[in-house]
Amino acid sequence: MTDAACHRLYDSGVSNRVEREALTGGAIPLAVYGLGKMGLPLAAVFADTGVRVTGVDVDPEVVASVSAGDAHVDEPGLDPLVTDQVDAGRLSATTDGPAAAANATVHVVIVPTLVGDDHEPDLSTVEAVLEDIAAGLDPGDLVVLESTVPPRTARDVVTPTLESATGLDRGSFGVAVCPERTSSGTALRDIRGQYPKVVGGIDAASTRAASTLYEPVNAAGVTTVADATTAEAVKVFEGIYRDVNIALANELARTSDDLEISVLEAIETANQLPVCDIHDPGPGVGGHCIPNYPHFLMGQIDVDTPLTATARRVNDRMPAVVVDRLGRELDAVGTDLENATVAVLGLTYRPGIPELRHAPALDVVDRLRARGASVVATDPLVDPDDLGISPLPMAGLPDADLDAIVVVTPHTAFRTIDWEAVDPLVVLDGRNALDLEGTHHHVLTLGDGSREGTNRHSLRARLDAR
Ligand SMILES: NC(=O)C1=CN([C@@H]2O[C@H](COP(=O)(O)OP(=O)(O)OC[C@H]3O[C@@H](n4cnc5c(N)ncnc54)[C@H](O)[C@@H]3O)[C@@H](O)[C@H]2O)C=CC1
Ligand SMILES: CC(=O)N[C@@H]1[C@@H](OP(=O)(O)OP(=O)(O)OC[C@H]2O[C@@H](n3ccc(=O)[nH]c3=O)[C@H](O)[C@@H]2O)O[C@H](C(=O)O)[C@@H](O)[C@@H]1O
Repeated sequence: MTDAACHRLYDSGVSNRVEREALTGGAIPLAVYGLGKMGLPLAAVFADTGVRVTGVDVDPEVVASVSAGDAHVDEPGLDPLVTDQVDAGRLSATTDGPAAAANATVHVVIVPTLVGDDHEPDLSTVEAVLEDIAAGLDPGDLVVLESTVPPRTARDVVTPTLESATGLDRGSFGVAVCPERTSSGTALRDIRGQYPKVVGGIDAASTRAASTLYEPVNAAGVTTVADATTAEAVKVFEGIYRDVNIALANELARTSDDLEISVLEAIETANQLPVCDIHDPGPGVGGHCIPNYPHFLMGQIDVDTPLTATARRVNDRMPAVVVDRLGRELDAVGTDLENATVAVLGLTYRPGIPELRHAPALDVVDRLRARGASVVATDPLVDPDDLGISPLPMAGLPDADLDAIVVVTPHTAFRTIDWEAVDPLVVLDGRNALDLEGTHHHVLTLGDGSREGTNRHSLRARLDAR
């Protein structure tokens, strides 16, 4: 192949420099399957480096909005980037996966990978995309998996599926795993190089091709690992580390009453050592990532994983821990949870992100109701009414007839609440996020060492003052 004819990355036969120039000059067409929270930022960033990108999504509204130059995902900096790239003709969108596959020589898969009710990984969206890709896969094409998947998916699912659907042999096309290491709210920054891009292929040529693909995108560089399974494991391990670490923090927080110390203070002080990085206790672990990723390992291999499994159970128990604690504290001030009206502050799984998947607040609401409490809720990003929960606007807090408030997700908007204007209440600040020092409320947080019936104040101010 001559340099001028470089239209692919896998086994192109030309130098890395020529491949890169062809890629960023728009000569190597790329399809991104899945234009969601991570897929759209990724597609836009690729286009911004000069790559010609077709985004594929099954949702016609998503495709219509991207085609009009609008970002349907609320991510800092994304909307103008999408507008610019669509205007420049580098980014387009379609619902026609097979047609996009036929035109592309690099295929990037970034659709959701979920876990079913039986805790089994559900790869059906990835498999649906593979069907589209197979319809247009040619020798020399490269398939990149950005979706988080159980280790061995590229080797044992993606490659054989493409082989049998196309009749092509392994080695005539490339498959690499390049996991998305980004976070909602900082997606563009993360994709462009907050951390190195991890790349592992099913063969050396796939690893090389995927490295070339990401070098122009990621300023922090590319970390190549031994193979695709290692790359898959890196991402799953990162998630398990977080889940296990949070479970440790939650377990330690539950010891606080018995030890009669503030575990939060102890954790913060222990973390002064560089070898110690205990995470924050809280009312539970939500989102579609961290609660799911452990299941990508547990039960998927012939080795038992008791620590990972226990961490999942510890974290899943936290909404019950919160409701039990609230029940005891209300008891101590002479109120039955059964007859109480409780306001839940923050429903989304983390602050600033309008996502409810596995949100611990929903479990807290269910458990409060199961104990007979009336529940109202406030969230600046979602309407509680849509979830069958009575809404309480933040401005209505002072006039509401409440017995308790549980802060599950500390949106920044809650910092503006005038707590002195709210009648004295039991406030369970599940994230130790509010500074209620000196207010007339009966304030407690997980891990604060409160004894039942005593009035403890948030440690936040003291810890922040350090
Ligand atoms: N959201 C996050 O914070 C992070 C997500 N990830 C991983 O990135 C992957 C994608 O996640 P998100 O972007 O958050 O998902 P998302 O749910 O925001 O978006 C997925 C998009 O894929 C589309 N889609 C579904 N089936 C399709 C198909 N067959 N063909 C084409 N499009 C299809 C949906 O319509 C949707 O627009 C997942 O594997 C996730 O684990 C990784 C790091 C962070
Ligand atoms: C540190 C970080 O930002 N991890 C990311 C994680 O994103 P995610 O949006 O799920 O947020 P997260 O901060 O891990 O929080 C998950 C859940 O855990 C809870 N949580 C988090 C940290 C902590 O110390 N204690 C705690 O209880 C949060 O409240 C939330 O309910 O999962 C993403 C993913 O893997 O998909 C990953 O790319 C991101 O890097």
